[in-house]
Order: sequence, then structure tokens, then C-alpha cells
Amino acid sequence: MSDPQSAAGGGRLSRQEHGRPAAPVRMVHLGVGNFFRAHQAWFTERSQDSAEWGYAAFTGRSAEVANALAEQEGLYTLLVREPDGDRPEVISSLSAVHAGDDIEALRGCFESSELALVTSTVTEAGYRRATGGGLDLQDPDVVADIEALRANPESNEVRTTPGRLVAGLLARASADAGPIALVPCDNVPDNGAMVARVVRDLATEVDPTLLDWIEGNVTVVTTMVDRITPRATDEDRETVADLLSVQDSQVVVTEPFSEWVLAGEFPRGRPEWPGAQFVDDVSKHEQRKLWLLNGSHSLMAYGASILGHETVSSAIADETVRGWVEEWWDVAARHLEVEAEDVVAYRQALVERFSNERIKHLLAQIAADGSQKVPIRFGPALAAEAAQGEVPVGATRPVAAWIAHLHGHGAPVTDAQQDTVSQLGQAEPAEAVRTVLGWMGIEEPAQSLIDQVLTQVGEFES
Ligand SMILES: NC(=O)c1ccc[n+]([C@@H]2O[C@H](COP(=O)([O-])OP(=O)(O)OC[C@H]3O[C@@H](n4cnc5c(N)ncnc54)[C@H](O)[C@@H]3O)[C@@H](O)[C@H]2O)c1
Ligand SMILES: O=P(O)(O)OC[C@@H](O)[C@@H](O)[C@H](O)[C@H](O)CO
Repeated sequence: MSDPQSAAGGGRLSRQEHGRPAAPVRMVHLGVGNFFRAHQAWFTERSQDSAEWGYAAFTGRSAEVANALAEQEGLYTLLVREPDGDRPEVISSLSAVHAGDDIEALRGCFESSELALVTSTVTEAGYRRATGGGLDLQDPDVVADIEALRANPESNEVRTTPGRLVAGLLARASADAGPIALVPCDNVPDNGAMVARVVRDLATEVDPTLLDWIEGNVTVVTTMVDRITPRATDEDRETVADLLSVQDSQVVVTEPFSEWVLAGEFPRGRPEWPGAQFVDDVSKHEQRKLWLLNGSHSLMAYGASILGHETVSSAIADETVRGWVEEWWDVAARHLEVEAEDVVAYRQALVERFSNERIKHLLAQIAADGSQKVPIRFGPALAAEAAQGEVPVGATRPVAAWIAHLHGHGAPVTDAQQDTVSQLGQAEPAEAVRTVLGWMGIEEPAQSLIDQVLTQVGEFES
């Protein structure tokens, strides 16, 4: 690897300067957000066999990131934010970058027998699920994708992630290009089963004969992914300009920690991905991370923003907030499958990670899309507590904080289910609590439980 400092002063990153030609495309990624660039692309960069494994990356929605990355030949700087300084790494694993609506290019990738796997990070909402987990067949974009692909399997008018995956699989089946692995990397429990289901649901509507081909050729890998990756700022881009003498509009900032646990088959191989763990079942890793890390993130996003905090590091330094987090962790820990000492160590490590003041992780960013996050982060432990009788305050506080947030307190409300959450915010409070508890799997909540949440909502709003 050449010295990135040799890149032309103040110029752009270039493959020639960096000394790494684009690797052959053997992977597709959907959703070129910050996290993908800090995680899957970085693991690939660090693989011993990275010269054989290039990504064709497709944006989720707008073409902006694809255009900007194309100007830099797919290269970008990952700024690893250590507690005492920044370490820049130039990442070159994106061999091609396309706008998400370039379905022709997507189809071309799927038709190649060289393509081995498809990773995705399109947010929880991007998989277009209805309550219950199946594909949302009422979603107008899903309906449009089904109509477009029914009318023409080679249609270029495909907008949703399940639609794009099915368009790709139709092309691959037709080209007889062989098996492929789908590898979702979003914070969704059992994300492999989730993707398998929405893909099958959409294929069923478009062309049921594809189901047999999927059965014989598509494996779905379930993953637990972790690396705190906030959005980069102008200041971060200036830091890279100072450190590397390049103007990089696509800087990504991340923490030093990273974790990737995967379960499933890769019929056409994969990069070596150093440090990734391959296991039979990710569920205990996934619960530990989703409930302890993401759960406390959401609790702080709603509760601590009401106290005026803007970032995770500021929130966790506040003793009141730290107390809420510890109370939630005490509840979650009772329902985790991992060893008690692992939970203790994980909690300590999380406090350290959250306290990294140099990571400006905005609570407002974490607060988005609560309708997709609150039930999966808090529901299982809360429902288990409710089934046992009296529910500790640490289990209900996150729900109360979210409802106070929907009432207009703390971070602004942005949600993929905007209509639903607006109605919830305007509903009679006890009814809103009942509805949210229902989403958490508590169908007939005791009046005492509803009263407990209402009291906590009142505390947040006073
Ligand atoms: N940022 C993190 O710290 C982190 C860590 C672990 C996992 N994740 C997972 O990665 C996902 C993406 O996070 P990020 O930090 O990259 O966010 P981001 O905002 O940087 O990127 C989101 C990506 O998803 C796409 N997208 C958004 N809504 C979509 C939709 N409805 N349909 C299709 N594509 C859509 C966007 O176009 C973009 O490419 C998260 O939702 C989370 O599940 C993030
Ligand atoms: O990315 P989201 O929106 O699913 O959740 C917000 C954060 O909790 C999340 O990004 C964490 O930082 C991440 O999951 C750490 O690995």
C-alpha cells in the first residue's frame, strides 16, 4: 500500500496515487451509507485476499454519494477516532459505485457468475416490512415494484430494496449464473430470516416460479454488526485535508472498536474478513448488542435529549442518564443468553465506548425511525418482565421517553412511519401507551403497567 500522503497536495484521492488498482467485482452492496464504509468495506480492505474481492456499491436512494465517490474512483478516507487522536485509512474496496436506480448495472452484476454475495445496509425501514415481519404489500413503492417486474422482469423502474434484490435474482436465474449469498448488515434481529422473507414475499407476487430457483441457489447469512459510526462533519473533512493533503468529500468517521458475527453459507466464497467470527447461531450475540448497545442508545436519544444533551458522550457523563442506562441494562441482562461475566465486561466496555468525547454521535441521528427500533430493542425484555408480574421502572422508562419524544420533547421526530407516529403522538396518552405496549408483544397490559408508563411520561414532560 503506498503512502496516502503522496496524493497530490489538496487534490483528490486516486487509485494511481494510492497504488491499488480496482479489484474485480465479486460483491454487491446496497446502501452506501456511512456504516457500510466503516465496516464491511473496511473488513474487505483489510483482508489478505482483498485484491480478489471488489465491491460494486449501489446507493439506497439518491445518486449523490455515488457521484461524489465516482469522482474519487471509489476511494475515501476512514478516520478512525482513537481517544487521543485520529488515524486515517484510505479504503479502496469499492471498485464501482452506482446510483441505486441504476437497475441495469445491478442486473449486470447479478448476471455475472463471479458475483458471490450481496451485503446491505439500508436501515430498518428499508426492508419495507409490515407489522408481523412480512413484506408490506400495502406500501405504494412495493406495489409499484411488483407491477413493474410482473410486466417486465427486466424493468428498470424498481425502487425498493426487496424489489432490487428480486430484480437481481430474476436476472441471475435467467443467466443461470449460479448460487449467491445475501448478507444483510442492519440492526434487525434475525436479519437473515427477515431478508429471506421479504424477498420470498415479493418473488411470490412477481413470479412464483422464481421461488424454486431461490430455494436451490440463494443462501441468506444472518449477521450481528457493530461499529459506532456517526455522520461526518465539515470539521472531519478538514482534519483529513490536514492529515493527508487531500480534499475528500466522502470522509467517514468511526470508533476503533469493530465486531462482525455471521452465521450462514457462502456458496461462492467470500473475502477472508479478518476478525469476523463465523458461528452457527448469532442470536445471543445479536441480543446482547441490540438490547444493551442499541437499546441504551435509543433510551439516551429520547430521554437524555429531553434533558438537553446532544451527543452520546455528553449523555452518558450525566449521572441521571447513566442511572437510567444502568437500570435498563439490569433488566436486559436478566433475559440475555450470554454468561453473566460477559455481560458485566460488555457493559463496562460500552461505557468506555460511549464516553469517547471525540465521537460526536448525535442523539438526534439515533432518535430517527423509533417505530422500527423501539419494539425490537426493548420489546422482548419488557414483555418477559410483564409476563412475570411487576415490571421494573428501568424496563418501562425507554417506552415513556419515546412517547414523551412523540409529544414533542427532546430530539425532533423523524420516522419512516410518519403518519403512524403522528397519530400516536396525538392520541389520548393511555391509549398511546396501550398501543406501544401492544407493539412490544404485551397485548393486554395491566392497568398498573399503563399507569407506571404514564407516570414516567409525566416525569419526562415536567
Ligand atoms: N451507523 C452505525 O453506527 C451503525 C452501526 C451498526 C449498524 N448500522 C446499520 O446500518 C444502517 C445504516 O446506517 P448508516 O450509519 O450507514 O446510515 P446512513 O444514513 O449513513 O446510510 C443509510 C443508507 O441507507 C439508505 N436508505 C435509507 N433509507 C432507505 C430506504 N427506505 N430504502 C433504501 N435505502 C435506504 C441510504 O440511502 C443510505 O445508503 C443502520 O440503519 C443500521 O441498521 C449502523
Ligand atoms: O443505526 P441505527 O439507526 O439502527 O441505530 C442507531 C445506533 O444505535 C447505531 O447506529 C449504533 O451506533 C450501532 O449499531 C453501533 O454498532
